[in-house]
Amino acid sequence: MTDFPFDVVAFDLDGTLADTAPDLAASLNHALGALGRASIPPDSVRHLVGHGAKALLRKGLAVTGEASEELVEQGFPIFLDHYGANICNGTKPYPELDSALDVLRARGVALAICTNKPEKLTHLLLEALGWTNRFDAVVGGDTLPMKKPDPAPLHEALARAGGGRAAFVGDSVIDAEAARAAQLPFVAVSFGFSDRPVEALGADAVIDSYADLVEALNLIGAPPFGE
Ligand SMILES: O=C(O)COP(=O)(O)O
Ligand SMILES: [Mg+2]
Repeated sequence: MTDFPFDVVAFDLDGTLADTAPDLAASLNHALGALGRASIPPDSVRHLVGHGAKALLRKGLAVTGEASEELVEQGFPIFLDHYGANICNGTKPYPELDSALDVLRARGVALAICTNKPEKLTHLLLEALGWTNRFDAVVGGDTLPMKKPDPAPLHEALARAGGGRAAFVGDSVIDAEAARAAQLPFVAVSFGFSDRPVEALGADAVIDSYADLVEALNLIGAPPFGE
């Protein structure tokens, strides 16, 4: 037990810990180009992210024409190869994140990642960002048979990080639904990839900066969640 209201905090990755959109957009457009499709503006790509890498390609194909499963299967290895080789060219952690994680860590809080990004690519990105040892547990979109918004990956990430009183931080309706299904307090970041106002996600708190995360967790950790 710590004097902080949570023992473990789990984070979504894309649009929550890091702005991965520039590199996801470059790789999606590379795969679309290989399939003879037009490019999608990077700013539009951020709204297509969240249901995993294959869903991103499927949505990219749908935006630029027909999206048959045959084309998805054809383009998927092209996307994965390009993204694996270019995973951190333009990707940046969000401001103030490192100090917020340091504060949580100093309070004895375990840190977990629950993302729909494939697990192998997640580890590759964490390594490129110098975060290999930053998190106690990492669960990707293919770690279990099911992805968010199913609550199972979230439960798995929390259990791997030691369990206890938990909260989830994310940027999308998928994260909000996973948190709700897992009956966890949810903090929404306003600077992520959501295509709808984050105020509509039903979060327990919305933060505009990681400088506000610790205070937000302290507030929502008060009873009834803190009891
Ligand atoms: O859709 C993805 O590939 C990952 O998205 P997430 O990190 O926001 O879960
Ligand atoms: Mg996200």
